[in-house]
Amino acid sequence: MAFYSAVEAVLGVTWLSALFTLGSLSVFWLLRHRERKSQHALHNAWAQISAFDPSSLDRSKTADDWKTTRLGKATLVSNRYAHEIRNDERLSFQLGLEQDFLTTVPGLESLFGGTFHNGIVWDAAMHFSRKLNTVVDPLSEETIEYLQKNWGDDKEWHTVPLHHSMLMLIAQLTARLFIGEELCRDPEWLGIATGYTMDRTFAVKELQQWNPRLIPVVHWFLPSCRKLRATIKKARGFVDRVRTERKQKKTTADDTNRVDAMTWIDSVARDQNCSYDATLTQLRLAYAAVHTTGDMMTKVVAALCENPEMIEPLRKEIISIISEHGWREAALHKMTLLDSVLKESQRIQPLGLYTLSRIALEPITLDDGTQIKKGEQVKISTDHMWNSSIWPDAAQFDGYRFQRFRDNPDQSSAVSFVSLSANHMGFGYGKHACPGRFLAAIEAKVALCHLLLKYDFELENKEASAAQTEGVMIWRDHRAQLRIKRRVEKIEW
Ligand code: HEM
Repeated sequence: MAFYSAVEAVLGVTWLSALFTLGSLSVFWLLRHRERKSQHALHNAWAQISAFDPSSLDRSKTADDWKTTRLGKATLVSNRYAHEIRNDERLSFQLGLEQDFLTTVPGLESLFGGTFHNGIVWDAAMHFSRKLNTVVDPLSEETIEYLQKNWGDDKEWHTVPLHHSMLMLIAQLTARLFIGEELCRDPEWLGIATGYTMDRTFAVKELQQWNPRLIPVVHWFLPSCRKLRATIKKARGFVDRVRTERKQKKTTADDTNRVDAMTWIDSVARDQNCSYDATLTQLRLAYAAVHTTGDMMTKVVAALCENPEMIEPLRKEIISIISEHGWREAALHKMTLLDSVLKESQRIQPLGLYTLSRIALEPITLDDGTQIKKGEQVKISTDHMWNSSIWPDAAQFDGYRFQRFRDNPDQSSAVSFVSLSANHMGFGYGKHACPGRFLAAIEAKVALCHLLLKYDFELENKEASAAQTEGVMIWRDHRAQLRIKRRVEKIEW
């Protein structure tokens, strides 16, 4: 006993606490080990990169063979359930987000319904969509500035990285609308707005390898999560500075006419007498808007390079409509070929192979008897996009496809880029469909008008620009390089 007491005195711990520590470590290790094993297959499935081949996804002849399958904790169901599932209150959108994006972990709560948010962000986003006529000029100004600085006036062919170029263009346009003129050209702020999304995605992947019961503890220590919290801290410095400067300035007519989300959200918050976290809101908006729209722009520019016969007709449409109707939102709506090209590009290469991730709040039996257990997660396949009984010759890009539908009374209802249908769920479907799609469409159209009229462009190397799937996501290879040269546009902006 004397020996044990001596050891106890030296180590300064009791046997009980030593045993407790050892026990906790073993439980911790066991939970980690078990989760690692079960997540291993899932992680491999998510990380696997393969060539994207839409013809292999055409279920026109095998639709009835679809079996629900599993990916990790999720049950993957056929696109044909989209209509049934989209507005079912028993399937929670919020819990789906929590599971996929860990929205309640400190540092990750900027996304959607995280702990610091309330309804005002949604209200403000809707308000934004109703004010689209005010955003065309600022978007155009930023596109001109970005292209002048980054693409230049060189009339000889030179090269820019396609995806990075589109991402940073959209980051600047979006920042102009979300936070305003003070920061939208600031490389440090743009680095935060784009980097946060990448870092957050990495942190989620890392956390998901741990047992969910350990996440509330391990996130405090994982380097990826600490980095995210440091980024939020840095972002606060920028957002607080802008807010303080604005408060210090006397309110001028210019200030009250500001076109940026921060101003609108402030006014909604004042009207509703509620507070909100301005920094997390900015990061949340950037997360939802920048990589998604940047990815869409990358895909549409690559599609135009692969289908160069579309370029002249698009230029003609833009010039004739702007000459007749001026440079306004209404004119952008009249560009039906441009709209059709965007929708076709998104049809053939949407963001992912699955959408509408939901968790069942109670046991559910679907129309055909398929059972979903309480607590089970479902994701809907987007395979109708590539189904040639719905879209003839579905694996082929056809820029005129949706423009032709406009003349067909049977098909004219869901032809615009922002319209929703079970056969084209690029922006989701049902009551949680993307509220930012109107803004994404305007941004893309303004940017494409400038790109098409001011530059000739082509892919440097088609193989290195191909579409690929990474897990359930669809990307263009980020190594793609674009050859560009300045042309003379035949229009006054
Ligand atoms: C091409 C660009 C975009 C694509 C492809 C896209 C895609 C989507 C999809 C598929 C959903 C539905 C998720 C579901 O039902 O499970 C969604 C939801 C959402 N998107 Fe987008 N999005 C884009 C741009 C934007 C932009 C620019 C904003 C912000 C202004 C935004 C904000 C949101 C929000 C807030 C939701 C959640 C809706 C809810 O809470 O009910 N998105 N998006």
